[in-house]
Amino acid sequence: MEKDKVPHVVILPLPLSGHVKPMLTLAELLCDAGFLITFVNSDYNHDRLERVMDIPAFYNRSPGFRFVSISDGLPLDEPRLGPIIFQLFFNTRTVSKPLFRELLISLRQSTKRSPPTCIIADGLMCFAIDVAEELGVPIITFPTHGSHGMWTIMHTSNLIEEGEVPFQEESDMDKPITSIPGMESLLRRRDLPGNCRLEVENPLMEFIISEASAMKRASTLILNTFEELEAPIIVQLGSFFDKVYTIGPLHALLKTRIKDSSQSVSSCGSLRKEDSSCMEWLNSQPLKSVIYVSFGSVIELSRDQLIEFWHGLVNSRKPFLWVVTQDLVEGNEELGQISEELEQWTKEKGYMVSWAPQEEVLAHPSVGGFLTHSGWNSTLESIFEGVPMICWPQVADQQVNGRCVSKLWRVGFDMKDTCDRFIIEKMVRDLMEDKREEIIRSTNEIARMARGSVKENGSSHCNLERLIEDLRLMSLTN
Ligand SMILES: O=c1ccn([C@@H]2O[C@H](COP(=O)(O)OP(=O)(O)O[C@H]3O[C@H](CO)[C@@H](O)[C@H](O)[C@H]3O)[C@@H](O)[C@H]2O)c(=O)[nH]1
Ligand SMILES: C[C@H]1CC[C@@H]2C(C(=O)O)=CO[C@@H](O)[C@@H]21
Repeated sequence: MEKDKVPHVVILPLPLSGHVKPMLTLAELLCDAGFLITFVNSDYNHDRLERVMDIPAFYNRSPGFRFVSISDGLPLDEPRLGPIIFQLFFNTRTVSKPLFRELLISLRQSTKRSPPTCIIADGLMCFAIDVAEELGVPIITFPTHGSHGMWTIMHTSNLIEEGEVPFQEESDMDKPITSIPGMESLLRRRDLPGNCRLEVENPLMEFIISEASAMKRASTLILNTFEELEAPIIVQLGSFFDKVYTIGPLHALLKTRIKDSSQSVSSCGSLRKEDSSCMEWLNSQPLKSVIYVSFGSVIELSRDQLIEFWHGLVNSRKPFLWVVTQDLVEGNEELGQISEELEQWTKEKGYMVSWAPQEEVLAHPSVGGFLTHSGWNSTLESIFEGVPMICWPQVADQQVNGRCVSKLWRVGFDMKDTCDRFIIEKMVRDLMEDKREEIIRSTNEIARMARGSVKENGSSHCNLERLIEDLRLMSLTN
């Protein structure tokens, strides 16, 4: 293809690792198809990426790929955790938007690489649609949530109009939610996205509502899911977009294309250094005996919550592998005195790491269950590996994901809104043995469908081929 007709895709994630990782995976898939890629990180995340990967070596392997970074408006030395994340959301519009516009203009004027032929922007970075419309560059929106989570978030204003939101948290949290088309018999109040528990006037509520509305101005939608898992809601989403590409689980689709995942940049997509020593510990554990515990990259626990989880895990008498990030306890509160029982059992039957190679952990035969916060990437990864889950959702789409896992797909149990050592112990025992029978059949069946979707002629495999072809055609006409 002539040099000036090589597709050049600019990819813009919300600057949080749970969004960066799937978008980095898509970037690698498109680069593997011969496209030029400009991946737009925040300065903060680019700094973290440089600490965990050899970018020049990656450029040698993938000469069409370039990282650029722009400010997210926050000091570089402040961890993106807790309330500061909300400020980051608002900064994307005031600080990042003009910088992104300047970047696009400079990319168009560059003599080194052909001009951008398409933008793929996070569903929560819709300012990019304004820039794309102004500069006349086609744009695709890619919300990194699942379809049920996205569809619910897109109905936040409808929930308010219908009087289903707001509600008092001490109200009847099991009251059914009936105003979301296609999900009328699925959700209760407690299953709505965490943002629905905020007062309507909360700036984050306004942000989510306006982003969800702006997304519809993009003509094309990409989703990190597979048709067999969410077909009815994918059809509902399709009513707002000319084209929908379901190409997930992206992490698995990449592995079918780039055999040596250690060479892939998305293996560094969570922007933290992994401690792989846990893999050797897993090798010493019996088949399906270990409960893996991780709460993703943005959730913080209070000290009391961490202690409750710790007692519940120890009292379950199941071996556990627990990701205890250095910033897991809110405010970095000291744990103080830990009981002898917790210490002893953890020494004998537990293993803690600051960050795990999660995709490998979930694929390990000794892992029998996953206690998760129900972030979408973790949910997809667990579904793909056929590992049943205990869901402890906290914010955003996590509540919806936990409800789908337990009620719709029956691949786990939902523990939302509780944090009690006795309930934790019971749910771990239920998942690992007492009630395993009732969920393992559906877990295995959905895992089979997930694997089928990324294989040759699978739905996600074919949709990616279609996306690549459409992007090539787009580059010829722009
Ligand atoms: O020790 C660990 C823990 C996690 N991970 C990886 O980190 C990612 C975490 O992503 P996710 O499970 O989606 O959690 P968050 O980082 O919290 O994700 C944010 O972004 C997601 C996608 O938009 C949303 O669904 C979540 O609600 C939001 O919190 C996954 O790919 C994991 O494989 C590791 O590699 N090692
Ligand atoms: C607390 C915020 C961290 C990220 C979450 C999010 C997402 O999609 O990742 C959206 O809304 C926020 O409430 C969450």
